[in-house]
Amino acid sequence: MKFSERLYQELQPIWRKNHAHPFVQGIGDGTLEKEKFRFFMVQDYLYLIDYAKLFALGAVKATDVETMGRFASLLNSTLNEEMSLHREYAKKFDVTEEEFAKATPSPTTLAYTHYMLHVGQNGTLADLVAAILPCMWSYWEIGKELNEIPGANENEFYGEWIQMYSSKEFGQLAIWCIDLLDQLTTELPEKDLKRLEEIFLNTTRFEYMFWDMSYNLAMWPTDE
Ligand SMILES: Cc1ncc(CO)c(N)n1
Repeated sequence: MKFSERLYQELQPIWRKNHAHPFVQGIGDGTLEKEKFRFFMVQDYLYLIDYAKLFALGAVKATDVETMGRFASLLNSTLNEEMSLHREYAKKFDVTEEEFAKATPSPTTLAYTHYMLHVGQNGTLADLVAAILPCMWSYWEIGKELNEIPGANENEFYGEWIQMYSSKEFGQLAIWCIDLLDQLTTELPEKDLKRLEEIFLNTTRFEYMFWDMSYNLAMWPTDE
């Protein structure tokens, strides 16, 4: 069995929780409160700034030019395609440039991005890929599932989000990342696979927490 298949099977219970989360369900049926999506968009923008840095680190850790090139294009598409969706959404939801510039990460955003950056900086290329894969893979799965709901991808507010993450282009990026992890793990002993599994599990858990934080508009409890 490919390593990615093993991860997929093992983590299904958490992935099902992601899909069932009221935030995700609310994007699908269009009932999600705008305030929650707005909060999510701002935090996700901050998240993507650090996430993009992981692709740059991937290029540094890659050992062949083809892989370097792939990471470079992932970096480019995150900064110039995925984040332009956020910038468009910002207009739609009246988030000013100043608000974006002044935004600070919530505890969950900070913990999630810093965990990934820590793994990316200190680990192997396989560690880095294990850390970044749940983000891409789970959004693609969610996008595809929500895209099946009649009318969901035409919703005035959430339709474009669904279109972006269910798109063939986004799917291809996820597939490339899945294949890379499989390639990097074919020869690895179980001890290393266990470590990678733990990393993948942690960022999968953070994905759930990110939905939950957005749903609850959760900033620092000490600021309240
Ligand atoms: C939190 C989070 N996970 C995954 C993605 C997909 O890139 C995203 N934009 N944000």
